[in-house]
Amino acid sequence: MVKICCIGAGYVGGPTMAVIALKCPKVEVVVVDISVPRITAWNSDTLPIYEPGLDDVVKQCRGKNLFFSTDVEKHVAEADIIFVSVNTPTKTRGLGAGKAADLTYWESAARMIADVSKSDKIVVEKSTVPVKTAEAIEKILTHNSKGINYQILSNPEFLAEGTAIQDLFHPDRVLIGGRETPGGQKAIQALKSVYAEWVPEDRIITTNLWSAELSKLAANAFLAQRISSVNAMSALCEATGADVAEVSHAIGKDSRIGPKFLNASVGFGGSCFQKDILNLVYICECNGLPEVATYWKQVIKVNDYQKTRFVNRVVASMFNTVSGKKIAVLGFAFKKDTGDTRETPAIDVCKGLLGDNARLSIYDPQVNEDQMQRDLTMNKFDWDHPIHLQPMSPTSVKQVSMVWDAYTAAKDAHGICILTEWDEFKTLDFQKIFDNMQKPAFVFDGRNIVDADKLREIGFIVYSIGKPLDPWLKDMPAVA
Ligand SMILES: NC(=O)c1ccc[n+]([C@@H]2O[C@H](COP(=O)([O-])OP(=O)(O)OC[C@H]3O[C@@H](n4cnc5c(N)ncnc54)[C@H](O)[C@@H]3O)[C@@H](O)[C@H]2O)c1
Ligand SMILES: O=c1ccn([C@@H]2O[C@H](COP(=O)(O)OP(=O)(O)O[C@H]3O[C@H](CO)[C@@H](O)[C@H](O)[C@H]3O)[C@@H](O)[C@H]2O)c(=O)[nH]1
Repeated sequence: MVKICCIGAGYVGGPTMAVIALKCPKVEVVVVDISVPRITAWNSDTLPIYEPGLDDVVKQCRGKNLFFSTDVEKHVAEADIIFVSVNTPTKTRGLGAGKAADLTYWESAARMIADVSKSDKIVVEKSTVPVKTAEAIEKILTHNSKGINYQILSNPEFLAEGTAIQDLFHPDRVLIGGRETPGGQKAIQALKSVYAEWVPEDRIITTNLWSAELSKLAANAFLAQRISSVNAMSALCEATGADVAEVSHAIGKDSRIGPKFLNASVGFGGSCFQKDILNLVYICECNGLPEVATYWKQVIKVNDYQKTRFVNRVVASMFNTVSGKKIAVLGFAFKKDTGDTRETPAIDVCKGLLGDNARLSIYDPQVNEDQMQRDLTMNKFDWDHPIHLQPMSPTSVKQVSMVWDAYTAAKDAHGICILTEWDEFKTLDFQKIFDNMQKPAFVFDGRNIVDADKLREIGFIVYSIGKPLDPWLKDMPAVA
């Protein structure tokens, strides 16, 4: 029986391994982690992450051919194939701080593999890593290899949160990079045969190591660039009276452009886009390509601009101050169908409003108060370290309260900011909400999910990203 061990039981390690176990009943899969609470949760009825369909997959395999354990060394030693899916945060200090990937966790995993291995291993990079990481890992593993043969493969993950299980069941492609040696090609075939249990052959792409590593960074950069492009257009739409949804529809009909990933928003969030682009920028700089670095940096700058623009709109519309005013924040997760708040635009928007002394009442169906408070007090990039190594919040933000429904959040509020596109926000009783708010009552829709015309009929002043401006907003220009 082939034995797979995955180091890192997070958003990637957990769901990917659960799907491999489900689709390959003859393979034994053990997911290991240094975080005891995480592993305890994976072994309980309340999994550590919320992901539609995940519970069902885990329940079908756990205890049969899928196991979660903190006994990292034992399972690594026994495995034939080791996936490494640990954190690769942005460095916060030292060389490359604020840009380069921090490979501390990757390196410690590699050193541990080298220490405990007694048989040949295929080591798979599942984490997103800088180009040429495989070379560094190879050096660590082979430095004192005791005659053990290691083959390193790059097999980046392309799942998106909220749709992870569907993405894993039906991937657009699986990418496997390896050495162009007979040993490297054999390892590629071994991993390919695992995926081939459910992924059509023509969707499994094999490349050299560096192409696979770079393709992951490139894919995220292209995706994020689309969002920054449409968000940049949204600012121009507001200035000219064009409607960004109509523009997206019109350009998306061009088959060369395509309709996906053209939704204007308050900004992209999530643990990957910003981190991976910063990493790409750093790699470009290190390779003497400052123009290329500047090009990609702009994607992040526009994203930051979009969040600031949103905050300025809120404050400017409400007579240039939100001091002491209650603002309801609907949605805190970085997108719907996940409880993940890593780099969510809600953090910057809330901080911006708090900077103008607002009182915030936040509701998100999947995020608890402790998480929100941590996010609003944590330093940038600290969130991307294993949970037990993150600093505790010394204080909580007093002007923030968390409630468990949208109606309570909006009661007596002056304005509502919609920051995540949860389906339940589309069907709220806005008449009831309006009746219980201060007047004039504002809705700032950062996801373009409400029917602005209907809300205006009720009496709201509505701001929708990239849509023709309400006359009220035209008279209140948002100047920073
Ligand atoms: N989240 C996504 O949607 C996504 C998608 C594709 C790729 N990625 C990449 O995958 C990697 C992991 O991301 P994630 O979202 O799963 O992170 P995560 O924080 O959810 O999980 C990482 C896990 O690794 C564990 N860990 C760290 N060092 C360890 C060690 N030495 N030994 C054992 N366990 C260790 C941590 O405790 C944590 O549970 C990152 O490189 C990320 O960029 C993430
Ligand atoms: O048209 C769009 C599409 C997305 N977003 C936002 O962009 C962010 C990222 O969304 P999405 O890409 O769907 O989720 P992630 O889970 O971050 O997935 C991305 O990052 C992963 C980690 O690397 C990759 O594996 C995935 O392929 C890639 O889509 C979220 O805040 C979305 O709200 C928009 O604002 N407009």
